[in-house]
Amino acid sequence: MSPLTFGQFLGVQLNEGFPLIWHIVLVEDRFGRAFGNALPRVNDNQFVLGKLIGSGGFGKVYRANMQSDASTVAVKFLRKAFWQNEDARLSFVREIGIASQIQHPGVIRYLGYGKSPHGGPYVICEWIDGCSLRDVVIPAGVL
Ligand SMILES: Nc1ncnc2c1ncn2[C@@H]1O[C@H](COP(=O)(O)OP(=O)(O)OP(=O)(O)O)[C@@H](O)[C@H]1O
Repeated sequence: MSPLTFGQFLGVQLNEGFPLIWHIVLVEDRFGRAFGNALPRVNDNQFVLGKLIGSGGFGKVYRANMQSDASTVAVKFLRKAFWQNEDARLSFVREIGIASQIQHPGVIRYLGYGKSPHGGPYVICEWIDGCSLRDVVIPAGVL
């Protein structure tokens, strides 16, 4: 049997139930390379969480520092409200699976993933010291 891809593996981590694992295998078949590249697993004791930076539809984003080299990263946790929601978990997995394969200076690099002691999945990505698009667009008056 071939090794689990990232999407499959995270599906196992997130769900621990057969139907979702099977669903993700099917999703991978359909989208081909969508989950092709594995990200490393990063345990929560490998970084120190800092302050909450922001939140989006699916998750909350914290600033954090890696224990290994003190580099600053962003850690995005799936909202607790979605832990039991299969569609939300799949969207989270899909977003990470696809985005982690894009290598472009304009796209955030995903560095790893894990599962918090409380059971929620998270993804670690490079820290971007920027501002929101709103801060750029509103002063300029145009998009
Ligand atoms: N890599 C990062 N570096 C620095 N800040 C970040 C990073 N990722 C997210 N943030 C901050 O956290 C906020 C929320 O990010 P998030 O990715 O959850 O937003 P979103 O794309 O609107 O969410 P979703 O995809 O869940 O709808 C962002 O608006 C930004 O301020």
